[in-house]
Amino acid sequence: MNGLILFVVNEKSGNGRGNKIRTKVEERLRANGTAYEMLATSSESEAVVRVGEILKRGSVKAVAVIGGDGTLHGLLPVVAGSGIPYGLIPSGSGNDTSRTLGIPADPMKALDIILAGRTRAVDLLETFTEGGVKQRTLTAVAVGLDGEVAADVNGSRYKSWCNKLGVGSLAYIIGLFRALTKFKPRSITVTVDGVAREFSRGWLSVIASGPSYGGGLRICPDAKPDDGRLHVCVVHNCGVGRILLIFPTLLTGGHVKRTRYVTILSGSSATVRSSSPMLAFGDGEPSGVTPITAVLRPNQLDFLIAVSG
Ligand SMILES: Nc1ncnc2c1ncn2[C@@H]1O[C@H](COP(=O)(O)OP(=O)(O)OP(=O)(O)O)[C@@H](O)[C@H]1O
Repeated sequence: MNGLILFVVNEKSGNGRGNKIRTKVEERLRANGTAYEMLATSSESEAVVRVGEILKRGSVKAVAVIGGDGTLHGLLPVVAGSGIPYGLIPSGSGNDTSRTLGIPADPMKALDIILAGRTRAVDLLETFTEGGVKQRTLTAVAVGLDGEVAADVNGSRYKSWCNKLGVGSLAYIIGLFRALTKFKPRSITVTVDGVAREFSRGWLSVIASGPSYGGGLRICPDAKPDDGRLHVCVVHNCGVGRILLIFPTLLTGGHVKRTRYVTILSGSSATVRSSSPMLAFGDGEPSGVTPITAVLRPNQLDFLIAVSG
């Protein structure tokens, strides 16, 4: 296919890792004689405007992000549904998209995947909050305790330190402990495909397209990013001690067996309501507060993946 590959670099992602990776990527692209354009952006809004302008020229055959889940998320309004393949060289802290789609952490291997040009159509979640605010999410929308965790982690100093030490996922564990000191469980109603379920002490409700969120937690272990369904994990009816016991089991997906406290649902749309507003974060970025509705939109994105991915 003719055309150039547009690389969008979030220089902030992974605490500056994005910028270092960019240099290596450019060296390889020049050596290969690949047609490309490199766009470094300092904010999501800047990226949306500039990528939108470049795509209008019609010469772009793929958009590749050097960043994390938040950077991918930010460009969904311009890339999703455009038919232009979307690629990733992971340089974030959580990197749940790369984990789900089997994109290697090694930037040069991830670049090989982009250059090979093979795609897999993946689903997206479209969320709506009060006032009709619409957003697209690739991995998961976290509501409740884990929304508080995302809010605490984003922009925190400990996230920078964890990234510097190469343990970006640790930031989410620190965030959990901090959020547990503040968050109070509350009554929530989760409606999937029109069937409502009430939970008296609701801690969190994650609406996921793929299995992984929060830096590698296997929240909905049976979810596949292209299965045409959304998956919901609700943690409820327990105290802080039980939450701490359940948390490590999220790493393997073993929490789904604790059916007294963990309910897994799936369908094509889900609404979370709560007795008082709870924060929602999609792909680790703010998505508003409850009530929030997510609708699964199948095959919205052609993602550049490994041949066996
Ligand atoms: N194109 C962009 N350029 C610059 N900053 C961006 C862009 N898109 C999003 N951002 C901001 O940069 C922040 C960090 O980006 P991102 O989430 O990709 O990296 P991370 O937080 O290190 O990784 P992860 O989301 O995988 O944990 C986002 O939370 C967002 O505020």
